[in-house]
Amino acid sequence: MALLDQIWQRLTPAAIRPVPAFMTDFLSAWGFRAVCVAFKYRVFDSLAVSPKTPAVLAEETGTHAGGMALLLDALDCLGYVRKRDGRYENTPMVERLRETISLGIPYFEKIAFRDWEHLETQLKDGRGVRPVWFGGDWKIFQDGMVSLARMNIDEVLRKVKVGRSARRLLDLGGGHGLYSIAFCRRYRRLDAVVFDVPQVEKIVTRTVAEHGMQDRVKFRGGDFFVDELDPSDVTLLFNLIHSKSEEDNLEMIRRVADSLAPGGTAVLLDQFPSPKLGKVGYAYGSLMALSMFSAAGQRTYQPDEVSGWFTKVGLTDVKFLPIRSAPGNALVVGRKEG
Ligand SMILES: C[S@@+](CC[C@H](N)C(=O)[O-])C[C@H]1O[C@@H](n2cnc3c(N)ncnc32)[C@H](O)[C@@H]1O
Repeated sequence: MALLDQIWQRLTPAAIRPVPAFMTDFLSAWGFRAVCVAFKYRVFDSLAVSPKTPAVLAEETGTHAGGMALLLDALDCLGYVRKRDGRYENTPMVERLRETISLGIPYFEKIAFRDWEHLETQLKDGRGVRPVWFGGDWKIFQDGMVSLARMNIDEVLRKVKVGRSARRLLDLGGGHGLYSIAFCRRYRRLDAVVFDVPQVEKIVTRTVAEHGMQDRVKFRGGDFFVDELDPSDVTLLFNLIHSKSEEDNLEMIRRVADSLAPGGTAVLLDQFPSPKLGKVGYAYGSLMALSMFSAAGQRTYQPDEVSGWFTKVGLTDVKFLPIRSAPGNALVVGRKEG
């Protein structure tokens, strides 16, 4: 939102008319593409080492000096770099973003541009064209998930309180395993099982080893609609429901409720197309719905729909907790009577 913020701040009230509003949307697409290209050429990584002229950066990145100068000017307007005495440096915003975002850039670019190349046809057909993430795009997907997790993980840990008696965490469709690792670090008595499709095992095992958590975070491969779920005190369902139908989601949450110990907690994280999440959050939840329609023929769900599923399977104390650090995201938490 750096681009939008900047543009709206600079607009005078008289300029808030349909054409500037439309142009802001157009510019946000252009601006985002420019930012992605800068990440790909490692412009921000290079500027983090020292401020540089366009010519030096062009030589370092193997790009055209004139083109690089124009890219840097565009990034200056967008608030990502600033120019001082002919050299460019990162703004503090970029310094804070770099670690969170860099890994996920191919993912964000793919879902914004490549996946929507066929949106017209998909809208006509009424379904997504193909499962897009397997094969060559598998790593892009997993890296994107890591990037998204980094955006919200601190706030998720602050908002989800795990009881002192909890020992077992089940991370359903846990992918990279970072949430399991973070929860186990925070709660010393907790052990975790990351349950996901067998293709993910290598990534999880490597990530867990990098964090030195092999003793406490294990992987189990399978299909959570078919295989018996490990009994648990806390179950995470993070970023799962937006790629599944209402019926499948209800079935998944019912299976989770059945496998929870009495007094256990189910914690769901997803994107919601709801005004409760503010303007940017509402926009993200709604555009994410269209993205999931395009990718999987599915959508995002309203807070009440998800809370309703929790209640229907017998979970109580159901709460909707917005995640402010990652707009559009929120938790739904429910407890099994114990
Ligand atoms: C969008 S990713 C979310 C990863 C992680 N939970 C997160 O929030 O970053 C969804 C994950 O669920 C897994 N998944 C989807 N359906 C599954 C199923 N039926 N059984 C096991 N895993 C499944 C996918 O393989 C993928 O790793």
